[in-house]
Formats: sequence, structure tokens, C-alpha cells
Amino acid sequence: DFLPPVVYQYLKCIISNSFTALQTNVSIVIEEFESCLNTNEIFEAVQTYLGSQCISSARVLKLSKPNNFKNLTFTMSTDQIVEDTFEGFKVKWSSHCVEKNISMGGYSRSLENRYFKLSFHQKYKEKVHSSYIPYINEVAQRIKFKNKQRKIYTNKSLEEGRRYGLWSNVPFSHPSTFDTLAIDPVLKKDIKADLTKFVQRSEYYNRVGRAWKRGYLLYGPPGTGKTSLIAAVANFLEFDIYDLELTAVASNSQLRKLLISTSSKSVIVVEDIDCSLDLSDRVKEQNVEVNNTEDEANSIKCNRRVKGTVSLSGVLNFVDGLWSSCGGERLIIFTTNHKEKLDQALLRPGRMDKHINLTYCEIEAFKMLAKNYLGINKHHLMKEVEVMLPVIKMTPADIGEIFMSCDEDADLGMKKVLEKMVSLKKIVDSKLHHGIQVEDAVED
Ligand SMILES: Nc1ncnc2c1ncn2[C@@H]1O[C@H](COP(=O)(O)OP(=O)(O)OP(=O)(O)O)[C@@H](O)[C@H]1O
Repeated sequence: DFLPPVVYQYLKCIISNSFTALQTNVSIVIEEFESCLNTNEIFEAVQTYLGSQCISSARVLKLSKPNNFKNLTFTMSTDQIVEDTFEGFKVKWSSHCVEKNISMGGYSRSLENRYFKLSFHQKYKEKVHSSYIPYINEVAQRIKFKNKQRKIYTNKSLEEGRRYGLWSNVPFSHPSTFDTLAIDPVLKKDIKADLTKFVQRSEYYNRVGRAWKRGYLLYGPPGTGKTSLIAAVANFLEFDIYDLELTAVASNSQLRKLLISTSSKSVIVVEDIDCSLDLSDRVKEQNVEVNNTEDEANSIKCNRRVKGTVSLSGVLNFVDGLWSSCGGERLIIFTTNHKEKLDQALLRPGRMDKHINLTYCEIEAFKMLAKNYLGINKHHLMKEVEVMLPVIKMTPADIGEIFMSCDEDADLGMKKVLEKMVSLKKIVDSKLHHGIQVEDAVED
């Protein structure tokens, strides 16, 4: 009070500078809101990270269950301090809350602004910037992804005959996994390896300039596990599913809108593609250009618009990744019972990267079903089943149904299945006897 203001300021400045020079710690402040109420993503990341990493050292934690999360989550309460260790050095985190004036649209408003303060020795400044902060972000994304309640989205109308045009969703929890799936073990291993490679190759797709997406075509008779495989894939990757019903999409532009609104880390499924798309329209379009007059060409195109259906070229654009891979990785799966009906354009590599044939039940798949449904690894009737399986055609769905009806009674299950096989074989034999070709007889 006795010093003249100029002298006071001068002395204050000298003292403060000397203390700063002596100080070895530096701090980073991470606020919840940036100006104009924009949430600060790194604040959320730190909050998630600290909630998971520092449970043991914080004295007060907040427990909550956000709407979209499967699990309970911890967050650090205000005025807490925790320590963390990264690559051999220590950092200190503290959480605070202050009133902050934020201006919005010409007027200002005061609100609670939480912030985290990260303190560490200045010699680690570079490491904190280049490694620790990105590491926190990465861990937080991983935790968020793991915690997120997965969903299955559909664009199908709940009311019959009405075009829905938007995604509606419900939580996704299908029990099918690669362990419960009865398919050839070599194929199973191959699919799992392909999926694992795909999700780890973000850098690679970037480098070669390709959209980060992969197309699968699942084909085979009904009941061989196409839908079950899709559920197993989504569970394996922990992705959401978008069940796209093409007949409920009014136009190519609506298809585009639907695809843009899908999230990354998702499986987009089009079941029974041969039934949902007029696959001859590409041929029509080509013929139109070569043979028909402009009027006729227009009338066909208008017709299609009146029908309001998606064209093959719309679907090709979608699989080419133009509209389906804005952002992160996406798997596109088509299923069909009739691969031969599909347009070659749809089948070429790059569009359908992997063609997966799901066949009638073979012995390895049968053993898996017996293990899952009846809890057995071997049985004295297994040899007979092995002889019968290539002769008759039974799907895993058929066999599963019989096993289900036997209430886990292994002997009864095996006996019933074998009886069914014997009766099917008799039918096949009688048809052969009447001169029907082997393939047709079995197929019938
Ligand atoms: N390979 C399989 N492994 C385990 N279970 C299977 C398998 N295939 C079929 N199932 C059982 O049969 C039922 C029907 O199978 P799913 O719907 O997956 O067949 P699909 O090939 O998709 O048939 P569709 O072509 O008619 O849609 C499923 O509920 C599942 O329990």
C-alpha cells in the first residue's frame, strides 16, 4: 500500500519472473467448453480415460450409466488429484470447476465450466504432446467403443406397404458367434483372419487410396446360416448392424441419404439381393442406349422413378464406397440363395471381395451342432451320420431343429437325426429308381 503503483508493478513483475524461472513443472488446462458452448472432445476423452485408469488412486469418483452405454462408468469428481505414469514418467491430474462467462448470439451467460489440469516436469513436455495426449485419446475411443450399446438399425417400415425412408433402431444382442456357428472350420478361420486384417488396415487403405470397406457375398440354400454368420461377424467385430431393405428405399438419392447417415464401424446388410433389386435393369439401360429412341429411354427411366425403386447402378455406387465409407470402416454384406442370378458387375472383386459359400451340413459342421445342442464330442452313431450326410442334403437349420426337440438328450437327438436321414435317403433312392438324375433327386 505504501509503494507507488509503478514501483509496485515493477517489483511484482521481477518476483513473478524469478519464480517462473525456478519452476520446473508445467501445466496444461483442458476445459469442458470452448467458446460458444462447443464441447471440447479432448475433455471428454480425458474424462473417460481418467475414469478407467485412475479408479484406484482417486478418493471420490462419480458413477453413472449414460443412455447409450452397456456398462457403468466412473468419472473423476471435482477437486480431486490423481497421478498417472506413462512411459516411465509421472504426471498429475486435478479436476476443477469454475463459473465462466460464455457469449452466445450477442448475449453472455454464466455457466459451470469444468476443467482438468495436467501437471508434469517440463522436460517431458514434448513426450506429453506427441505421445501421452494421443494415447489418452486412443484409450478413450477404445473404452467408448467397448461400452457403447450396439444397435441394429433398419429402414423397414413397421406398417406394411409404407416406405419408411429412415433408420430406426433397437439394441443388438444376437447370441450367434463364431463358436456357435456350424461351418467348415477352415472357412471359419479364414473369415476371422480376413475380418481381423480388415479392421487393422486403416493406414493401408489410406495409402493406396481406397475406401475403407469390404464387401462380402454370402450365398447358399436357405437355413445354411447366412443370417447367423452376419450376427457372428457383428459380434466378433463389435459393430452395429444396418439392415438395409432395398425395396423400402424410394430412390437412389434416398439410398445415398441412408448410407451417409450410417456410422463407422458398422456392417451394412442387404439380404436376398436377388429379390430386392431388378437385376435386369442394367441390361435394360445398356439396350436402351444402343437400340431404343431417346423417348423410350426416358420412359423406362421414368417408369423406374414411378416404381420408386433403387437401380443397380445406385447399388453399385454404394458398394464402390462413394456413399458407404464416409468416415470409418464398413463391411457390406449381401446375401442370396441364387448367386447365378446376380449381375456380374456386382460380383467383381472390389465390389464383392469375398464370396462365401454356405453349404448343406457336412460332418465337421454336424459335430459342432452336436456339441452345441447336445453337449457331445463323439457318439457311436457318428460314423453312420458321416456316411449319410453327403448322400442326403440337410441344412444346419434342419439338424438344429431336430436337436432342439430332444431337450439335450444326446442319444435321442442322434437317433432322431439318423432316422430322418434314412427316410430322406429312401425318397432319394426311389426317385433315382424312377430315372430322376442324382442331383435333382437330392435337391427335391
Ligand atoms: N451354420 C449354422 N450354424 C449354426 N446354426 C445354424 C447354422 N445355419 C442355420 N442355423 C440355425 O438355423 C436357423 C436359421 O438359420 P439362418 O437364418 O442363419 O439361415 P439363412 O441361411 O440365413 O436362411 P435364409 O436364406 O432363409 O435367410 C438359425 O436360427 C440357426 O439357429
